[in-house]
This record gives sequence, C-alpha cells and structure tokens, in this order.
Amino acid sequence: MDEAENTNNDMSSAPKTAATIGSSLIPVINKLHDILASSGTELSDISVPQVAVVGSQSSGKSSVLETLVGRDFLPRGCDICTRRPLVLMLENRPPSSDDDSVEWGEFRHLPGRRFYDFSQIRQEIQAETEREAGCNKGVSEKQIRLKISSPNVLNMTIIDLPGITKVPVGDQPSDIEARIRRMIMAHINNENCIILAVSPANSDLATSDALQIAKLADPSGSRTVGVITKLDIMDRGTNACNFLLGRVVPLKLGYVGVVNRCQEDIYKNRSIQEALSYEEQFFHDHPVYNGVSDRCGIPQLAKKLNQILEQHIRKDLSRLKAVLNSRMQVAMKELQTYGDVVESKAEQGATLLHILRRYCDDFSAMVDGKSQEMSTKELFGGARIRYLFQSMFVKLLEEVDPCEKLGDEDIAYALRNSPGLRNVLFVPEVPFEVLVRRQIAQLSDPCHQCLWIVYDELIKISQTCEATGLQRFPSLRKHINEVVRKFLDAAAKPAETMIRNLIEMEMDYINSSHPSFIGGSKAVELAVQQMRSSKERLDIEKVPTSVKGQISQTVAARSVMNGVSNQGNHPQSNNERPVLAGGGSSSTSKWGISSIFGSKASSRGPAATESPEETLHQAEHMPPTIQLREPPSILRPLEMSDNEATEITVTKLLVKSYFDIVRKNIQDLVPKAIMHFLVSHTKRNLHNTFIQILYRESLFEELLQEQDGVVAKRKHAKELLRVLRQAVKTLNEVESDVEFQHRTTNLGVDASPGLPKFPDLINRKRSSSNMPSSGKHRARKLLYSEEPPSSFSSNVGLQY
Ligand SMILES: Nc1nc2c(ncn2[C@@H]2O[C@H](COP(=O)(O)OP(=O)(O)OP(=O)(O)O)[C@@H](O)[C@H]2O)c(=O)[nH]1
Repeated sequence: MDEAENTNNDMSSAPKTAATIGSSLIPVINKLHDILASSGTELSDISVPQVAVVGSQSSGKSSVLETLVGRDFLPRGCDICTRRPLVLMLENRPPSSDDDSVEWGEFRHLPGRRFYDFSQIRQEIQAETEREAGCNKGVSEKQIRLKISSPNVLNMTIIDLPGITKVPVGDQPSDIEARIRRMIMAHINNENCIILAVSPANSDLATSDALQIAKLADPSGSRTVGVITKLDIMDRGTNACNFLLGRVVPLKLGYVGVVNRCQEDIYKNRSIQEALSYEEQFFHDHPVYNGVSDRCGIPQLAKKLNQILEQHIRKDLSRLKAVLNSRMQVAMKELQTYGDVVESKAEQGATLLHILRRYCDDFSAMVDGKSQEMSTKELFGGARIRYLFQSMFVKLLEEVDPCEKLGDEDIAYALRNSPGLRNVLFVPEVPFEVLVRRQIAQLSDPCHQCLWIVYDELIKISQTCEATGLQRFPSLRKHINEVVRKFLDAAAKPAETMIRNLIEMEMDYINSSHPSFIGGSKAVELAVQQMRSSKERLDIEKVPTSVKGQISQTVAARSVMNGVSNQGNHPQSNNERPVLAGGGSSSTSKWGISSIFGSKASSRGPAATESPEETLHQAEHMPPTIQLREPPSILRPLEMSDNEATEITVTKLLVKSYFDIVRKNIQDLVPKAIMHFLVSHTKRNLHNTFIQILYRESLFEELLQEQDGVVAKRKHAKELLRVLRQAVKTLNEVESDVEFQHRTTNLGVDASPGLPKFPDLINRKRSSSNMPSSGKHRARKLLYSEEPPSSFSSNVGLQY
C-alpha cells in the first residue's frame, strides 16, 4: 500500500455521516461567506462558521496553511509576514475531464481574475498588504479574501491572522501587541469560530501565546484545536507527546503535531510534496510519535478540521437560516419604501395617482382613528380633535361666567340708562338684552380659536401622512403640503363665517320665549325671595345699621349669582364715597330709575353733584338770583336703593338663564360647523383637489423627481436582498442535501460523495475514481440544482 492509499484509508475511516454531510456543507458555508462578503460590511455581523489560525509571530501559521492547500502561495519568513487577516476559502472542485488538474486562486479585490501561478498569488498578497498596511511592518485589520479552487483541497474557510508580537519594529505603533491581540480577539470571540492555536514546539508550550489567547475566547476549550509545529527542531531528548495527548493543556478537540518546511527548505525551493513526504517519514521513524500517529501530520489535521467544521455547521444551520430570513424581511421592507423606478408617462401617472390616493386614505384613516401607524403613547389624529372639542372647548365654555365683567354697578348703570327719559314700570327688558348680547359676544373668541386649533391639527395630520413612496419625492411632498394648506385655508373661511353667523344669530334675536328661559316673573319672584332671606341673615348677625343696607344689597345680589359680581372692579365701597368725575359731589338721592318695585324711586331728578357741606356753603353765599347750575360732564349717582339691588339681581338671573341656553347652542353647533366645513370637507374633497391641481402630465417630471440618494439606496437594497435571497436559497439546498443524505443513509444506500482526496497532496496523483460517483452526482445535483460549480464566480454566483 503506498502512502497515498494509506492516507486515503485514514480518511475513509472517518464517520460516514459526518464525512458525507461535511463535504457538501462546507462548500455551502464557503459560498455563504462569499455571498455575505459581497454585501460589503452590511452583513458582516452575521456569523458564519469559520476557522481562524492564531499564534505568536513565526510560529508556523502560514506554513500550516500552505501545506493544507498544498501550494506555495503565502509570504513566509523569520520576520513578520502576515500583516492583514487573510480569509482563505478552500473549495474542493470535483475533477472533470477538461480541467481537473487546474488550480487557481481568485481575490475578492480583483474579481474575475484567476491566478494560476501561485507565486503571483503570493506577490499579490504582499502588494495588497502593503497597499493597506504600508511597506514597513505595519498591520491592518482589513481582510484580504482569497479563494483557492482545486480538486486537491478540503473544503473549508480559514483565516490567517497576524502573529502575536511583543516588541514594535519598523512602522509598528508602540501598542502593536495590544492591537494585534484586539484584532485576533475580534475574530475568535465569535462562537462560530473554530480556533486553530499554533504553538512552536521549540519554545515553552506551557506559556504558548496561542493557547493563552485561545483560552480567553474559548475558556472551556470546546472549539480550540491545538497545532504544534516545529516538532523536528525540538531539543534533543525532549518530545511533545504529553502535549499531543492533552496532558499539559487539555483541549476537548485535541492536538495535532506537524512538521513544516524550515527556512532553508524554502530557500532551496523544496516542494510541499517533498515536505509532506518528509513529515510522513519523520513521524514514521520517530519512536515516540509513531504511537500517536492519529495526532500527527498535516493530513490528520486537515481531516480533523474538516470534521469539526462540518459538525459545527450542522449545529448552526437553523440559527443561521432564521437570521438570514429575518434580515431578508427587513431588506424587503426597506426596498419597498424606495418604490419602483418610474420612467414612462403612464407609469408616472399611475404612481402619482396611487400616491395621492394613499395619501388621502391615510389622512382619513388618521382622522377616523383607523391608521396602522396609530400611536400607543399619546392621543393622535382624530382623537386629538375630539379631545379638543369635548375636553377643552366645551369645558372652557362651561367655565365662562355668564356675568363675566358684569359688576353690579355695570348693571345698575345699564338699568338707569335704559329708560332714557321715561320712567320704568316693569322689569327692564332692554338692559337685559344689551347685557346678554354683550356676554354672548364674548363667546366668539374661543369659538374661532377652536377652529384654528383644529386647522393646525389637520396640518399636523397631513404632515404625518407618509403614503408609500412619498418620502422619495420631495417635490411632490412640497406640492402636496402647499395644496393641503391652501385647501384648508379655503375650507376654514366658510367655517369661520358659520361661527360668526352663529354668534350673531344668537345676538340678533334674544328669544325670551325660549322654553328653558327663566322669564321675568319667575326671576323677580326668585330675586325677592333671595333678597329677603339675605336681609334676615344680616339682621340676625346684628350688623350695624349704617352699613347693613349697603351690605345687604350687595350680598343679596352676590348670593343670587354665587359671587359673580366683580366688586373688585368698582372702587365704591362703604368707605369710598361716590366718585365724582368732572368735579361733581355725591348725592343720596336716586336718579332716573323706577320699576314696579320702585314706587318710591326718587323723582327729584338728577342728583346734586355737590357735597352737603358744599351745598350749605353755597347756600350761605347764594347768588341773588335762582340759578340752575350745569350738571357735571360725568354723572354717577352712587347710592343703590333696595329696589335697584333687586333689579340687579333680577337682571343677573335673566342674563345667566339666557346665557346658559346660548352656551349650550354654541357648544353643540360650533364643533358641528368645524367638522362639516373643515374636517369632513377635507376628507371628502381633498383627493379631487389633488387631482385638479397636481395630476397634470406637464408636472409629472417635476413632481416625481426622486430625492438625492434614493436611486443609490434602492440599488443597494436590491443588491442586499439579492445576496440574502441567494444565501437563504443556499441554506435551503443544504437542508435538502442533509435530508437526502439522511434518507439514503437510513435506506443503506451509499450516497456519500466522500471526502476530497487530500492525501493526493503527497503525490499529486489525481484520479476521479476516488470520488464515489453516483452518490456524489446525486448529492451535487441537489446541492447545485442550477449549475455545477465550474468556476469561482459562477460557483458563488457573485457579481463582482
Ligand atoms: N524547522 C521548521 N521550521 C518551520 C516549521 N514551521 C515553520 N517553520 C519556519 O518558521 C518560520 C516562520 O514560519 P511562518 O509560517 O512564516 O510563520 P507565521 O506564524 O505564519 O509567521 P507570521 O505570519 O509572520 O506571524 C519560517 O521560516 C518557516 O520556514 C516547522 O515545522 N519546522
């Protein structure tokens, strides 16, 4: 049995299910890596199973990777070589008659260019490293992505990370160690990352940087594989057997010892094939390692890694699928907001009509409380208007004092002025009407304020309306806003007129026959009763007679109106005697008012305006002839008789009763007017107005001018969605494949495509017969239902 066959047997001894599944799963995960990477940083947070190689500088990481690939293509040396993370996607391409011997690499930053010469791949890695990290040993965390397609590699994705270093050299910053450690941790902290911890056997393994940093990210050691390099140059008399057996630093996934090419081999261009043969011989000849051959050599490492990775992927599949599906939903929603590209006039017209219709529907839905966007945190849309009507407007009117700004004195003068020259025999109607009109007029302001607040609310609602796609047409949004404002301005006018009319109607005709109106006789009866009872109360309290009259009048009037009179506005109090504007004096006589209660009302005529003292003094200096002096320019008789006080009370009762009727009418009719002329009118007619003003072919171009950046965002969202769809499809295919494998395994059919021929690395002997063809063909057919992976680009379906 030759070496190749020997190793082939090793491979086929791997558990069948794992090998079967892994060989189809890993390319899919590789494909997924590529798909997600093609979206830039957008999907970089979706973690996909991968392997990362960590270790101190020059520990042999790149050498291990190279041997796994079987080709020289990585910068290697005693100095720092790996200065940027290198994501290496190894893809086993099944050999075919025409190109089975061809292997190539392809960089993500050079899409479509295949590198058949692997020394050129090394040069490109060096050049690309220098482009980002400079020429003098600097490091950068920006990845280089390289795909190797070959019939001779195992499927897996491995990331080669810069080695841990202690002392800064060249252009390296002083905190180089911390930086590199951070970069490594960023990769290996991911639970989906298998850590390949590479430690050189010629230094103290117990203090290995690789094992130490791996332990930080994976304390249980459940996803760390230990690799011990340079077993060939250990101190004579020592060996790494205890490490390989996990007796020093235990790792659940175990260790593999390897022997790579030394620097001299590299200088002498010793091939990897030769190196693998040498390694094979080394372990075979070594008395200690011979007993642990399953833990020695690159082929064992490749097999181990492949199996671990595929098991890991299997466990992670459902989570990954769920993440991709939810991201796809988000991307679809985002794409929807950008809408479709509209170019022809017909499409533009249809889009415009659709947006205007949706806008009006949204507007109505917000007013009617049927909006999908309804807030659960605060009152919104129509509910705000209802709150305004019911809890603010109606309540405000309810609180209006019917005798607001209507003091006893105001009423008294109204009563005194209203008969003019005549004497009054009955309860004066004219002053009541004058006063009640004055009070009704005060309702006008809150009614108009209510209208304008509703107007503002409608503007707010209109601004909240974001019909699908509207946000990408700023010009249309602007025009819609203008039309809405003009529409509401126009609608507010008849509403305003209606409110004015309502108030004027109430003022123009005082319906004293209204069934709810208290009426004159009832008011008089009530007033007399109240006056009497308040007088009695004052007598009991033995209030000094001198003030009793005045107090009783005022108190009576006040008690009837529940304190409505505004005494504070009137300077006349017990201590303040009459104000004699124009230099007149006070008078105790009544002036000009009589009523059915007032039979004793003074008939003396206008009160003398001088004080008694002044009158006496003047009498002493009486002019020789009798002379009627001119009255002062302002006459204000001040004393209030009992009758007057009663009349004031009666008038207040009448005003209050009638004002209550008007208030109810206004509370009811003003919201109705606002609803009719403004709110409902908008709901009914805004759409027609939009059509009349905006739906014009000549305006299409301008209105549907897309916002800057929307075109780019749509393109980006489309690409993202395409990538996600592809990723989900890929995973669906995996599921079918796993199911297929499961079914065929249960039926006892060997559907295994088998593990790729890694051992072929040793003698580069390629034979497609090593791939169980029928099962492989079936599985592949399922996996690549559209097209076999004949090339890197078509395989991953990327559009570079
Ligand atoms: N003798 C011997 N030399 C080895 C072995 N593995 C690696 N080397 C040598 O060690 C040096 C460093 O190897 P690299 O593979 O470049 O190490 P690295 O860890 O990738 O280095 P950086 O990427 O710079 O951190 C090279 O000269 C290799 O030839 C081994 O198993 N035996």
